Formats: sequence, C-alpha cells, structure tokens
Amino acid sequence: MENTIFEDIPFKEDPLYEQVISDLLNQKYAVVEGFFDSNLVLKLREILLEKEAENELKKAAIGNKTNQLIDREVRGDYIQWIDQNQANLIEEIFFETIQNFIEYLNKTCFMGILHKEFHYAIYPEGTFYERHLDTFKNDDRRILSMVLYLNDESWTIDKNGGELVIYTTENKSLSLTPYPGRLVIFESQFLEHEVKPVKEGQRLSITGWLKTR
Ligand SMILES: O=C(O)CCC(=O)C(=O)O
Ligand SMILES: [Fe+2]
Repeated sequence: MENTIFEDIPFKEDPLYEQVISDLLNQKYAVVEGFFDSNLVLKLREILLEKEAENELKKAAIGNKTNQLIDREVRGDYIQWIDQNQANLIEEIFFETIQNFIEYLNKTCFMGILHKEFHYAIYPEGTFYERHLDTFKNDDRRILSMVLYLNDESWTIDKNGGELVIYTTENKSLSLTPYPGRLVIFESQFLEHEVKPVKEGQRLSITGWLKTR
C-alpha cells in the first residue's frame, strides 16, 4: 500500500504546547511552569553562576549587533549569548526542547520560525529594564520572546523585586514573579514589558527570541 505524505509524518498532540498556543492566540502571552525539566533548570542556573564567577558576562546594550548603545538608564543587566555551535550538553538539551517547540508551532500554526537566539542574563541589585518592545530598531524578525527564570525558590517580589510587568492593554498590566523554571512567552511585536528594579540579590534568567528569516 502506498503511503500518503500525511501518513509519513507522525504527529502527536502535546497538551502543554496546545495550552501555550491557545494562550498566545487569546492573550498574546503565555506563562508556563514545567516547560523544562526542573533538573535542567538547576543545571542551567549552575552554569550561569559559573560564568558569573569567571566574569564572562558583559553589560547588555540596547539595539542589536549593528546598532549598539550601552545605556544604564534603560537596562542594567549583564548578558552572554549562547553559541549553539559551542553549547555544552545541558545547553544542547535546552536547545532541543526549544527546537521541538518550534517544529510544533510551525506544523500546527504555520508560524514560519527559522531561527532562534538566546542569552543568559543577570540583573544585579538595583538594576532594571525600562518599559520596551522587543522588536526595536532593525530587528522586526523577532516573533516570540521567551524568558526562563533561574532564580531560587525563595524569590519574592516583596523581598527581591525584579518582577516582569507585561502591559496587556493600554491601561492593564500583569506582574510576574521570576520564579525558578517559569517560562514566559509573548508576542515580541505587540507586548510592551518591563523588568522592575531588583531590590535584593541578583536576578538570573535566559532570554531568547524565535525569529523569521
Ligand atoms: O527578564 C525578563 O523578565 C525580561 C527581559 C527582557 O525584556 C529583555 O531582555 O528584552
Ligand atoms: Fe524585552
């Protein structure tokens, strides 16, 4: 018997991905716990802390590689881009999980995502990122923004600050605790957001974008 093209492609509906997609369609953002294995989150946290100890992170700039400006008044975080070709085993698993998600999105929603880019980020005490849109300047290729938090369990907005505020409409906003393992996904072109000042400790995360072209 001859196979049709559809029979050749195994497709299994994923309840977690389906929930993310329906949240994105309904509200342009999704907040997900358990997207990544909790051990993977712990390992990523350790890697980031090692990088910090080795002084590997650099003051983040505004704009992109061809349009850089360092401005402490706008954003105060330190970052390091993750080179997919030099990823360690843990980072490889991270990227595989992202890739699975991309393929699911492309298959079920025809999103046409072709690239991904991610960086580690540390916000030291007192730092913040002013309200902004992620598709500034010459980077309109960003479709989805993703932020994975690597803080420890004891992080609270009251004690530590550093909440992510998403401006959902002109006069409504949503405050999210950067809770360990929490993944926030939102439409880069539509949702303005802001990182409130860190009051105590340092705020750890991986931030990235799924892109066209
Ligand atoms: O860390 C966050 O919660 C958001 C970071 C952010 O907005 C960015 O890097 O563009
Ligand atoms: Fe942002």
